[in-house]
Amino acid sequence: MARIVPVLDLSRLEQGASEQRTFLFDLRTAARDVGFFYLSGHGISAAEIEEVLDASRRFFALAEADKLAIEMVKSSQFRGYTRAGGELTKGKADWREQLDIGVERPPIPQGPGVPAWTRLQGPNQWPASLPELKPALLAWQAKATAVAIRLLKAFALSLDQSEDAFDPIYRGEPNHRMKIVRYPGRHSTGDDQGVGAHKDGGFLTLLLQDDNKGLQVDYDRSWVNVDPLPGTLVVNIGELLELASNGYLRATIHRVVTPPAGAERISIPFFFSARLDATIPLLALPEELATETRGPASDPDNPLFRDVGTNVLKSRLRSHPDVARRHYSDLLATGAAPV
Ligand SMILES: O=C(O)CCC(=O)C(=O)O
Ligand SMILES: [Fe+2]
Repeated sequence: MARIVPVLDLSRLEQGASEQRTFLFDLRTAARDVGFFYLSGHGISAAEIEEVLDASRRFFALAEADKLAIEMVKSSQFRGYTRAGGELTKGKADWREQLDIGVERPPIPQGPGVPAWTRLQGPNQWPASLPELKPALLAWQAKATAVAIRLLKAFALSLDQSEDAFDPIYRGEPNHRMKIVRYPGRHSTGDDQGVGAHKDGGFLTLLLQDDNKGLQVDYDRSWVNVDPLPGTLVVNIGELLELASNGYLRATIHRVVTPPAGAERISIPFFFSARLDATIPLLALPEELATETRGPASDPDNPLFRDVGTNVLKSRLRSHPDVARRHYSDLLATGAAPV
């Protein structure tokens, strides 16, 4: 039986016109059918992969006090450490500890008429006792950004758009976010929800997983395992790309099941998104694709906005109520928060 989640080799893009054409077809098919695929041929070496996984393991091995010194609740930009059980998906605790890192930029001065999402821009929090973590994660950000941009150009071509159709939404100030995540084994959690069922909010997610299982995607209403394949990244479509393609491409629901007792799992999701000041365009698809669009799957509990900053702020406030209470109580009190 063919794999449900296929493996695509990005280097086929550079192997001549005919290979490129079949690659784009395979890419579009995978992103439309299951919304998840493994990516090989991305140019990131096994040594670079090991290096960022190692740095992440060293972070989680730090004393709890060192990690709590950079707790996310101290950051109005939702950056920093969250202990296991501290993040919610659909109101229920996720059993994973994680460090959230965004783009390193200065905060935007606040004042009347400045939109609330501008508060999301600002610095990261880095652990004082592990100085090598910052260069390791910033290097990973740069590599993942380059792969994500190559993929986005390929997606544009595969939808019969010009290769730079998506440039305006990331050019100059690409916006992305990453996490390093550790899922503890079952004996130390209260539940088997590593992370609850959800869709990703950005354009594309590039996920690096270590060699422990746990990731599952919803395919035809059953859970399909996306077990680790060494050397690959797992790519999935986010809600913004689903929105731009009017539902032609699928932002698939996925979750992580807690590893068995005694095991732990490390993963590094990289969420490539759009500039916070961007508005998501609706692509004009050629007739044969347009007739196959499904419209973005709308969740009445979670309306999607074409304004990127508003979308991002909404999902951050939902996921991290402690940060919302500490730093955004003015918005929550006036009902101005888009939650
Ligand atoms: O850890 C993983 O494998 C996936 C994590 C995930 O889906 C997320 O953080 O959005
Ligand atoms: Fe996800």
